[in-house]
Amino acid sequence: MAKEVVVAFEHVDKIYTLQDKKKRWFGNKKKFYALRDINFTVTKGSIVGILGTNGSGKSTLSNILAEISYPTSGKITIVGEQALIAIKAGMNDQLTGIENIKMKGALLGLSKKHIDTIIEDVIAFAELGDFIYQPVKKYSSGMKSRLGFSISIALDPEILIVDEALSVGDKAFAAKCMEKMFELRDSGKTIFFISHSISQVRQFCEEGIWIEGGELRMQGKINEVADAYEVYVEEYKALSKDQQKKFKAKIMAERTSK
Ligand SMILES: Nc1ncnc2c1ncn2[C@@H]1O[C@H](COP(=O)(O)OP(=O)(O)OP(=O)(O)O)[C@@H](O)[C@H]1O
Repeated sequence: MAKEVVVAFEHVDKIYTLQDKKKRWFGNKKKFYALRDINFTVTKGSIVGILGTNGSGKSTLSNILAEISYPTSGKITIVGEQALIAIKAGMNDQLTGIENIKMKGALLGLSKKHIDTIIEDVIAFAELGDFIYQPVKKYSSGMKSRLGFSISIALDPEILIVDEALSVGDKAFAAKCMEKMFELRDSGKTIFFISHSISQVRQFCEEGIWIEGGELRMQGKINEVADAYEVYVEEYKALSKDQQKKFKAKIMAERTSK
């Protein structure tokens, strides 16, 4: 039997309108394609690594996957609850850790009993001690990431989107998160994994999606996609500083239109 498609992107564009500084008084605006004509499908239980250089559109893609942001045009289909685990994922700084958990639970329409269980799970996993009762604005970035990761996994979503969340904080906690991710992977969740560490992506993922200059370059087996991506990165690094600048400017120009 064919596997169930749980995520589908069809001709997805995400366009930002940029004010042209020089011509601002004439009201001239430019369109910037953060993503352009993205098409892919992902089946249930897939572990997908998203690769791409800085500014290529990975976070834009993960925010659309999480339905925090919406496409300018095109269609997305997402089957099942999803959770975004990202460094900056929607935490209210004024509220304490516990209050943030309650708020997330309430937004999802969970019962008080269910929220209480989640609070216990988060306290056990996050290891924040008394900080869980302090406003999040007093947390370090590593502590925010601990809280965010712990809430997201306690909510037990069908689809997990992990955007650089394991790049902050201490190594021991990152290792614990990784272990948890392997456990979730083996329990059949669909996972999108974004990391600047190609070796981590290779180790964790089965499939790969490579986004470059806002466009989908390649989708396929992780090692094939990562190999092609590494060749691209090496070729870029081999350019002179001046050539790199021109190369980047060309990509930016291709993503911009009036
Ligand atoms: N709100 C916005 N308005 C205008 N441009 C934006 C906005 N958000 C993102 N962009 C632009 O869209 C492009 C893609 O950004 P995105 O954050 O998705 O890249 P990324 O691949 O996640 O980068 P990085 O690896 O550096 O985190 C970038 O050029 C960025 O400047």
